[in-house]
Amino acid sequence: MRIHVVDHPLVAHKLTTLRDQRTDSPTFRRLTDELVTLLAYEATRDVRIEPVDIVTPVCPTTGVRLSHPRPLVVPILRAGLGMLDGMVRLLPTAEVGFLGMVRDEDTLKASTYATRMPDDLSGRQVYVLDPMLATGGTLVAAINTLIERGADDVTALCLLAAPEGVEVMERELAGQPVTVVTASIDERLNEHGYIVPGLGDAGDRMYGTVG
Ligand SMILES: O=P(O)(O)OC[C@H]1O[C@H](OP(=O)(O)OP(=O)(O)O)[C@H](O)[C@@H]1O
Ligand SMILES: O=c1cc[nH]c(=O)[nH]1
Ligand SMILES: [Mg+2]
Repeated sequence: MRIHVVDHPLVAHKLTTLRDQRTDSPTFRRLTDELVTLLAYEATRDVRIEPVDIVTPVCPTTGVRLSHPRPLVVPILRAGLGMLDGMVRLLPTAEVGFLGMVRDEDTLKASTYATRMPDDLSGRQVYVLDPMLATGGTLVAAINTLIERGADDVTALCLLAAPEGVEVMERELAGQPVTVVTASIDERLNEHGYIVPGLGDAGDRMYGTVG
């Protein structure tokens, strides 16, 4: 597993506003969308392409296009849904699958309540969207599901990661073709499994609900 922290002043600026408790839900959703496009620029650096012949107004030339099989984008509900539009705007030919997962706030164990994606992911590049990598339980379970289905290249886009979660991912997914792209590795997890300084509960802040 590889981890890539996107170190860019615009990312840091937007992330700071996202963290601020005064930021309302509409602004939180817009900033999430903007941050995804910046993270996606790094996350898609190795997206597979193939040559294509075209003709410009001046002459024939050879360019590239996204190759087949098409990439699969998988947002992890709920909070990951807020990252979907920004991602498919950059990868318009991608297919979209869904994983609904929730973390028990007492045990911090993740469980899956919905799965909707192709059974066979052989040879597919998959982009998983989840803003928060906290204990890592959610992302490890999600990525194992994708690898069991044959995905051979998985990139997770997270807005924030905790060092504890990164360590779990590195241990549980050692030797697997997995990359994590994040805007920040924060300080730590608190006793409730929340990222510190973090931004609170991403799903609640995005959708204005609690629980
Ligand atoms: O790394 P972990 O410790 O597993 O925690 C991270 C998960 O927790 C949050 O989801 P939550 O369970 O709150 O669901 P939600 O998106 O519906 O709010 C977050 O969006 C991640 O999916
Ligand atoms: O800090 C955290 C940890 C898990 N899930 C969140 O939404 N925020
Ligand atoms: Mg939540």
